[in-house]
This record gives sequence, structure tokens and C-alpha cells, in this order.
Amino acid sequence: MRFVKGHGTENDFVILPDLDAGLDLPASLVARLCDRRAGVGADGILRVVPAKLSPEAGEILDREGTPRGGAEWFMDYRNSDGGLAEMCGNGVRVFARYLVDSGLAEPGEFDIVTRAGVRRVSLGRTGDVSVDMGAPRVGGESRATVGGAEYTGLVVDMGNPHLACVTGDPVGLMDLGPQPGFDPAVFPAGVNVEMVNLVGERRIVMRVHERGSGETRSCGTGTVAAAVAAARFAGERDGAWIVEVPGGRLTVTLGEGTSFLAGPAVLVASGEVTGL
Ligand SMILES: N[C@@H](CCC[C@H](N)C(=O)O)C(=O)O
Repeated sequence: MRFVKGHGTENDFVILPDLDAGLDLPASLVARLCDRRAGVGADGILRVVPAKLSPEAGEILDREGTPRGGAEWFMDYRNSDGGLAEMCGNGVRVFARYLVDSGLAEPGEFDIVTRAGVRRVSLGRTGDVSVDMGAPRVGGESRATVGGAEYTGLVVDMGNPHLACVTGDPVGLMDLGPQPGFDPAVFPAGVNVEMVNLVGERRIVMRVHERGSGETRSCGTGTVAAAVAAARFAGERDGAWIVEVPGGRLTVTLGEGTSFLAGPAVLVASGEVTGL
């Protein structure tokens, strides 16, 4: 099985090109591939599948009212525990970088099918990758227990579920623990929990505990959720936010009816899986 390794602000992925859609990828194999000691090691898997060969992608396009053929590639994203997720903001940027670097797509703008719907990416032959993340769907407040303390956060749906907690406690020093507590009535399918400090004008620091992957060094959908929560907290609306994460820096732009995420996305290695 050929693989490519890439990351976006150190949110890292094993990319599996599956151009004839023939790869059987049970959860147990995903978990072994993502294992940092016995496998390749990653926060998640990006299976690269032609949309026209994926019944799941066809259903998503129909659901969205996008003509079949309107987006050529389907990002089949899996968390490191083997579970499916609807969307991955860093993953879709790394996925786009893989398509361009491997000659499967031309630089510029193109659409990628994800379980959360079609997302438009924009990139050159080198440099940062940006993605139109769609409109954040903001709910009410909910609470999370992180490192033994309770925090209130904003419920934000980015296609996948988030609880973004803006706090005065320094998030850089926190012990996020193995799994934050959350309200299963609000998040029946689990949740990604962001801890956020407002550190300047439209500038935040964020750490994240991802559903299905544990604490990661960045989370693209999480940075948008965090920017939305920080904007509410600061009494702001649209505009560009700098989000500092342990793995680097991303820019989130909140706009009229949509949001954009921009930052680095790089491929670092390729090889063959032989023993899993
Ligand atoms: N790291 C991702 C989010 C991946 C999915 C998430 N763990 C979930 O289960 O919803 C990102 O960059 O958005």
C-alpha cells in the first residue's frame, strides 16, 4: 500500500491514494497506520478517491444539489481511532496539496467532496493552501470538563461538532487530559473541544482535544470555531483572525455567510506500507 505523509501546522495525515476505489480500509487498519510507535503515525487518514467511483461521494453531491462531475475528488477522512469524521480543515488543505503535487489537479481553485459537503480550495504550485470552509453554524452554550475544571463554550458546527471555550486560564499551560467531559445530549456523536485565549486584536491562542484523535497540534475546523467564539466574546463580527496553535499559525477569515481557512500544508515523505 503506497502512502504519502503530510501535515498542516503539524496536524498530520497519512494520505492513501486509492485511484481505483479498491482499498478496503477497516477501522482497525486505520488505527494501526496512525499508531505512532507500531505504524506510520498520524492524527488521521486521508483516502484519495475519484468522486465518480465513490457511491458515498455521489450521495453527498446529490444531497448538496451539486451535479455529479462537479467535483472530481472525494476526501475520505478517518480519525486515528478509525472513526469517520465529516470534515477536516487541515486535512482538506493537505489533500489539495497532494492532488496538485502529484499532478492529479492543476493549481488554482477546485472543489473537493467531503462528508460535510463540497469545499473549494485555492492553492498555487507552492505556498499556502486556503479553503472556503462554509458558514459556521452557531448553537447555544454548553459545558466541558477539562483537566478537572468546568468551562463554558460555544457550540459551533463546522460540518463536524465543536465546543469552543474562550477562557482567561492560560491554555498553553493546561493539562487537557485524555478526554474532556461534555454533555452527550448536546453532542450525541462526540465533540472536538477547543480551549481559547484572546491575546490581542483578532489574535487568539488555541489548543484542541479532537474527537477520535486526542490532543493534536492543530485543527482547522477547530480554529474556525475558536475564531467564531472569540469574535462573539470580543463583540466583533467579520474579519481576519490569527490563530496560534502548538503546530504553527493559521488565518481564519469570517465573512458574510462563509469562512476561510489559510495556512501551510506540506508533504514530507512517501513510502510503502509493508507490515501492517
Ligand atoms: N483535524 C481536523 C478535524 C478532524 C476531525 C475531528 N477529529 C472530528 O472527529 O470531527 C481539522 O483540521 O479540522
